[in-house]
Amino acid sequence: MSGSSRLGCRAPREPTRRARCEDGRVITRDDVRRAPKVLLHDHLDGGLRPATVAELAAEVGHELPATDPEELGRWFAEAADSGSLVRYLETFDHTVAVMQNGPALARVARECVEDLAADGVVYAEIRYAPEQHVEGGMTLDEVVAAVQDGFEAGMAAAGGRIVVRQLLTAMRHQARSMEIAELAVAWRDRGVAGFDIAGAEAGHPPTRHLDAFEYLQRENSHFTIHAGEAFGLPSIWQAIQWCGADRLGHGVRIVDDITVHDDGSVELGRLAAYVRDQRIPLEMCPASNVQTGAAESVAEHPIGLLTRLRFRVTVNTDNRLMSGTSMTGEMHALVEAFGYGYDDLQWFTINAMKSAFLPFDERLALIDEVIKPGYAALRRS
Ligand SMILES: O=c1[nH]cnc2c1ncn2[C@H]1C[C@H](O)[C@@H](CO)O1
Ligand SMILES: [Zn+2]
Repeated sequence: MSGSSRLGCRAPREPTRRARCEDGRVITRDDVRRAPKVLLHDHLDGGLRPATVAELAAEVGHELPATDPEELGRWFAEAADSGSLVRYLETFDHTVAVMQNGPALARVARECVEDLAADGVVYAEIRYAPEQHVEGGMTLDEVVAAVQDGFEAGMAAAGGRIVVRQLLTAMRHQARSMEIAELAVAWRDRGVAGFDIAGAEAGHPPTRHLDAFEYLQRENSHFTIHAGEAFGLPSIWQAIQWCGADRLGHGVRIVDDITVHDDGSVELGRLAAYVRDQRIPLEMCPASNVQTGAAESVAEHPIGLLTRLRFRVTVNTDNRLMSGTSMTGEMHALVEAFGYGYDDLQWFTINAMKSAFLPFDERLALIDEVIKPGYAALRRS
């Protein structure tokens, strides 16, 4: 099409504004840390503290590429920075290897909550694949129970400053999705808020797991699907129109269905229009996308365009260890790249809270009693 560009996975650079709050003060990283934040897409096995990986590895005799925590943290970030999702995923061999017994899982889960609370996260849904944690002899039920124990200990220690729920993931190249979906339903009133599929996307379409998604729909249950990260529109289309996903994990490649004309006007294809019209939440993870090659840089990440077009954009970490990131880091990077202010950060946060797999009244209470007053206090400070 002459005079216009179909976007592919790179969106045109959005005009940059200076990162200032409404009164003209520059928003600092510490301001972002103090802002209430909501996290919908974060992997338990992608967020361990490097020191914990080293200690747990020593306990079970697992060999690591480095034992010094700082060096190990650098190793994860560098190894994950490969430009390929498949190679990015190889780094999880080391974290999954040290999460094969109840105390280790509970410790990792508790530390996850502590780290998120310290970062100003007020609500989080944390996902992991129970089927990857049974090599030490635990049952799937015992795995979920150990993680729940850790989450509850972390929430108690944080004195009510954070609410955390589990999402149970099935690996898309394996064949246990129905079992994991049943596990999610069995635990729905005990800390599990929903279901997901993850793993290498190309060659593993979500429709392989249709029976699990149809079961969850019959059970009035919630699920998200990793789609539109390493593979494009067909994956997103299947996730929504065949599988009935409530949200899209990443969904960044929806820009393949958006055309920006030279005069600045924008045209949405039918799928992109559907996603926006239906307010389907996009769990965007900029740092992770830059590492796996789904975006060139944060400044060129399609989140800028999708935000301007008012898709239901949410900001997430994906894997804090592999990406050396945090919710504060992600949001501050967006502030710097796009000049976002408190209004934008609050918008991302309320988008995420509206999209959470938590009952409506609990979502509303967090928006009205925590998020809005938290941003109001920051604006006054
Ligand atoms: O961004 C991702 N895309 C697909 N799969 C992922 C991503 N991040 C982590 N995973 C995989 C590796 C983990 O072992 C698994 C469960 O958390 O999910
Ligand atoms: Zn993910």
